[in-house]
Amino acid sequence: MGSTTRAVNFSNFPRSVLTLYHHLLVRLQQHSASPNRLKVSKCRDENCDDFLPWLEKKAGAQVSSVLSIGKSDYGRSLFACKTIQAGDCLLKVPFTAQISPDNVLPEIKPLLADAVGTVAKLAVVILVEQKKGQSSEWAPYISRLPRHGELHSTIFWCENELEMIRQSSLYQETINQEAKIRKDYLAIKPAFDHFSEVFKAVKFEDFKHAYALVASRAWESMQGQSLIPFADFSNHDGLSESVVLCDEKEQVSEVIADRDYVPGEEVLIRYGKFPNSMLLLHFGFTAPCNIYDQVCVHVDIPYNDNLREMKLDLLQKCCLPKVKDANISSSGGSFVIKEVRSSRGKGKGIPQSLRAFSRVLCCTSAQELTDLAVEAVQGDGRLARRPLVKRSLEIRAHEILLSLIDELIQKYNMSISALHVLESTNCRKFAIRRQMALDLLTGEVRVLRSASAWLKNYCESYPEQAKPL
Ligand SMILES: C[S@@+](CC[C@H](N)C(=O)[O-])C[C@H]1O[C@@H](n2cnc3c(N)ncnc32)[C@H](O)[C@@H]1O
Repeated sequence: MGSTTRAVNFSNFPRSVLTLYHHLLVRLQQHSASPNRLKVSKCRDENCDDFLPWLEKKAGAQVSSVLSIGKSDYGRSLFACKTIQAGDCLLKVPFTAQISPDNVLPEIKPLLADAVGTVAKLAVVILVEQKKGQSSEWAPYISRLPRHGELHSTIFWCENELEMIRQSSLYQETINQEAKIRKDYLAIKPAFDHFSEVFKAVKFEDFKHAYALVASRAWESMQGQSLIPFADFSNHDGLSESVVLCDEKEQVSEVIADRDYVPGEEVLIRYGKFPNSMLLLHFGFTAPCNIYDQVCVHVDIPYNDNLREMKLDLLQKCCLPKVKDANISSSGGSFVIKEVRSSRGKGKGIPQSLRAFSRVLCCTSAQELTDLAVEAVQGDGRLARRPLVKRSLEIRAHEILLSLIDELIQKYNMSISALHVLESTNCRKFAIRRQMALDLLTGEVRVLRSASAWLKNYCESYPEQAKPL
């Protein structure tokens, strides 16, 4: 999760504006939320009554005077136990009461290869503390973490479940993530074997679970990533302006309220501006109507194109340094499309690099490609950023994109229909995952439809005589 160094000061915001803004967003969200998403909450979890006193003792400081731990349909959650106003500090956890990669046992540290990342190191800490059981100094925290079978990240989905999201790039990302975790496990295994008395039979599945716990509840910190007890009981709302802030000077992580709360209300924060694919992979949930949804599309240059090598060569040379939202490979390019808010606007959401790619793709002669290369050199070095001089070619370039996207929409629609008719079983886990797959695919197809509408409008309304640039 992203953590921001302290920059936002909500106490400077006029409260009425923040509150009004939030109420409007909440209304919009509630309007679009399905009835089965309505929250069932219990704002005090008796099993956690000892948690905050324990943490405050460990921290040697007050962590929160306005929040309590309770249960919502998102699992454990934080609730207002007093009236809170926008700008108030919700919680403050000193770095000393957080778990960072520095907490890896000194005898294990030298055995961890340099390539082992911070998430994997934190997973090792969790495994060690779990093995210690009640004698762990972190026992009250470790014992409250979700158990095996309670996480829904797609890395835990079986083949049949993964099949539901085959249409999305998340399918491949899940396979890649699983491979990454396995690589980390193999890199750490010598340490597990060396300390076999501590890590009695840590299997890959145990490591994967610990890894997923960290991925779903660690924030970026000075030491790479840290687990922040108590703060990590807060659930996500993509529209919230409250984020975990990192105050280096005071050596604390803190969260400031972005709006007013009455006692009993669930307090939600924003983990980041994440699309459902990322929420599902790293956190194991989806947000219906997620405004950050995006789709990764891959465009190939056909093998039977005589100019294929020249086009790829040109794209690779002129797209460097790497542009955000695009990746040119030896077979074509991958691009991230976001929702295009207006079909008549500037097309924000469709990366310029994708439009440039399709302009190169539709060139029909070596001369046209050379002209584009010369234009790039004379400009800022980037290729095909301006409309092609030949109107028919410019429209063709966008029609190619339009047909690619329309084809994708059809495939998404088929996958969504298949999900709707999937036999409902009594298995709760499967029902949850099917709903997540639906949220993912419907969000991605919404993005594609918005791009399609924009491209259609662009092609239809492209002027006969393009204005000279
Ligand atoms: C940082 S933890 C938050 C505390 C967590 N609910 C618990 O029981 O410990 C993140 C996890 O909470 C759940 N969660 C957070 N926000 C959610 C949301 N908006 N919808 C559904 N689940 C959510 C997911 O299981 C996620 O992996």
